[in-house]
Amino acid sequence: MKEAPDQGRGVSDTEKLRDDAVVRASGVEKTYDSVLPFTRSVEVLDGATLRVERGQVVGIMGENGSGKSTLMGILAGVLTHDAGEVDRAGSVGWCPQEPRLYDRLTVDETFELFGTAYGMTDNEIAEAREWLTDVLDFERFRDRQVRHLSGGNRQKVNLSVALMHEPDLLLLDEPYTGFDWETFLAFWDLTEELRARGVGVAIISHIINERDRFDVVYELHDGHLHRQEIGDDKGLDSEPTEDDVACKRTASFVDGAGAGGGQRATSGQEAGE
Ligand SMILES: Nc1ncnc2c1ncn2[C@@H]1O[C@H](COP(=O)(O)OP(=O)(O)OP(=O)(O)O)[C@@H](O)[C@H]1O
Repeated sequence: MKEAPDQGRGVSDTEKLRDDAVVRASGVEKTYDSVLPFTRSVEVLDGATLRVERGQVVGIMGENGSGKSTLMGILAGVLTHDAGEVDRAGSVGWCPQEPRLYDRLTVDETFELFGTAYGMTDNEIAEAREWLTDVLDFERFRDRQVRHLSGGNRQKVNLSVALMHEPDLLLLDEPYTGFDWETFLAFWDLTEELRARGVGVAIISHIINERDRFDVVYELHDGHLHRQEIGDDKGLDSEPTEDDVACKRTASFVDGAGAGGGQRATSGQEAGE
């Protein structure tokens, strides 16, 4: 596996928050207002509080429709919120649930487009492309248009463009949907590499078996986030604190929610694969 290129993206003093947090959200509220008469507005977040630190891998779990993608959009800065505060330190990478790519560009052209937008040099773009196509194993599709890739390979490109600039904070919305088993394992190796480099990573996941891979899991329920330190048995029962609300519920519903998804999923095979 190739090493991540060092782009000399040290953290300047001005980028540092008072502590090691790369994102901190406090009391975030979000309601989707109804645009049609006689339809209800949807209250999604009702005082959500969370923090992600450098070198920390944080899981965000919750039932379908509980508001995980909404929360992540707010953390990424692509969605507005109604109340509360969100502070970020440094650069952000966001991998949305649905790939937002240009269908007619090739994989190489996609790296060029996003790399240029991030302000990377040609060399930095080439290094990032070599690193990620090697680690996620899609080098042979570099000259293929995105629209001709399988869902799993499109997701590899989606993930790659979110992190090719080695952001300080990486936000991943169900990043391994459609990955085959080898790629799923490669994804976690990559995450460990990013953790070692001090990137703060937040991942929306439905896979209960992956819980132990996280440092902290936030469970979203009724608009609130419930925090659990992994490996800390007291986490489930402890009293709410100012900074976080401990998880009062058991993880049982997560057991059923989408369990197995991505565990051994197979991606669509393409001619030439
Ligand atoms: N643009 C929108 N306008 C109105 N309602 C929305 C909008 N986006 C999401 N919602 C609603 O907000 C709620 C939370 O949606 P969201 O996609 O954040 O949940 P989620 O936890 O990510 O779901 P899933 O696990 O299914 O991906 C849902 O009831 C959804 O229908």
